[in-house]
Amino acid sequence: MNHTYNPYDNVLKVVSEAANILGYTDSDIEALKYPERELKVAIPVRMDDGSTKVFEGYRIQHSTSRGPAKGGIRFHPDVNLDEVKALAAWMTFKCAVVNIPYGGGKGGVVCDPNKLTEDEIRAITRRFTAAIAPLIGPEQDIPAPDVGTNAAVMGWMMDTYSMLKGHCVHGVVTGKPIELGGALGRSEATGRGVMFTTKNVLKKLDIDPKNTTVAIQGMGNVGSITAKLLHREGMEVVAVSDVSGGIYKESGLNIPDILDYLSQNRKNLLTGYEEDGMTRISNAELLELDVKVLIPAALENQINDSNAERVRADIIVEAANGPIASEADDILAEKGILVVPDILANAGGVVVSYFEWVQNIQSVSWTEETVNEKLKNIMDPAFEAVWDIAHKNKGTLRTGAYLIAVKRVVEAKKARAIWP
Ligand SMILES: NC(=O)C1=CN([C@@H]2O[C@H](COP(=O)(O)OP(=O)(O)OC[C@H]3O[C@@H](n4cnc5c(N)ncnc54)[C@H](O)[C@@H]3O)[C@@H](O)[C@H]2O)C=CC1
Ligand SMILES: O=C(O)CCC(=O)C(=O)O
Repeated sequence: MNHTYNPYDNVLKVVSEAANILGYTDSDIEALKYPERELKVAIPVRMDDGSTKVFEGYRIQHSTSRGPAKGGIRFHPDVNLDEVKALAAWMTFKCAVVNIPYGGGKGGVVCDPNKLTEDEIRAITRRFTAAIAPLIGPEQDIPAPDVGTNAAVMGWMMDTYSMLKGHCVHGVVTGKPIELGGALGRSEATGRGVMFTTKNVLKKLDIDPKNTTVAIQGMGNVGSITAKLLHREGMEVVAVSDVSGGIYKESGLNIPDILDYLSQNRKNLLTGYEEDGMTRISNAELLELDVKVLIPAALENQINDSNAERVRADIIVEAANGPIASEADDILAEKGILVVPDILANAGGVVVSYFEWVQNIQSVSWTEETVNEKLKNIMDPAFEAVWDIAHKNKGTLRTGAYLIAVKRVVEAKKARAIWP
């Protein structure tokens, strides 16, 4: 692992590169280097054993130039200020690349949900929501699920915020339970977007999905739905992993069986799963498999200067945020590995969050078919636009995505005359 990794520096580097190509001056992008608001909170919680524990939490709004801040809440032991700043900034550019009217935000609590009871998670959620309540709201900043959080957590957030306001506020969070105004299709949306993106890139390269081997790191919301949908499209998912390690089968894993197992044994992870012909591998080994498509769907900094040389996939679709450290980008490009960047590949989640918010504001509800169709109608043109601009500039798809996104954000700032 590279010890100097700072995800926020990674974001600034790629933003500066894109701004240079676009001909923007340092002043044009100076404000983008600073999150608009950073809130750090202490969350005292009575634990099940009667003790009191204080957890640390953050909500950061990187930009609200194009609309309210938007982005998930992460519950994970490694949450820290630089990580949340980076995740918030990625949201700004993600919302811009798919052109939805949001800025970027992100939040997190330093805790390990795998070691907490449901009561403890709910208590953390309620106290955290109360602590960040001055910052959030349907017109200001709209949280959603991320690593370690889910629809239930969003339901508790919505309830806590609504209690403070004295009335039901559906639009304060997205990714809620359907009963509370959650959008049909939101729980699958990020994985569905990754599936559309993977199919789009295979089509560009004239590769038949049926002859495509795939390895997926992370079997949470994003990884598991991606596995399900790519398997359904006829791709051969040969390896999957989670925090407990991975499994590999050359002829393709039985994905429906694995998903079934995980839905009943979520906390046991993949460790207890068995299938004829499979072998156990580490997460590090999964990343170095000789597959057509590698899909990191867990955390940041999984591919860096310590392992990029050994990556053998032809294509990497970044389902996680920031899985490739910037120094590894250059190594992968030299090796001829095509990388589809996170801000494009995993944007399906926030796009359907946007649909959820639109439905909440209008008090209407769309069918799942409508949601999925509208999602495709945003993801496919966004992919085409990134592909075209990257090829015109003879650059990577990451640079292409940032050329589009940075321009939209800077032009919005200029139009608002945010600086003189
Ligand atoms: N949930 C969403 O809608 C969106 C999530 N993302 C990103 O996708 C990634 C995954 O998020 P979710 O699936 O929502 O989280 P999740 O909490 O549902 O799942 C995370 C998965 O990663 C695994 N994992 C955790 N630490 C690991 C490690 N050190 N090595 C290997 N695997 C590890 C976990 O065991 C689990 O399978 C994150 O980068 C997140 O920011 C991006 C866009 C939207
Ligand atoms: O659905 C959302 O609002 C944001 C999801 C998210 O956190 C992400 O795209 O990284």
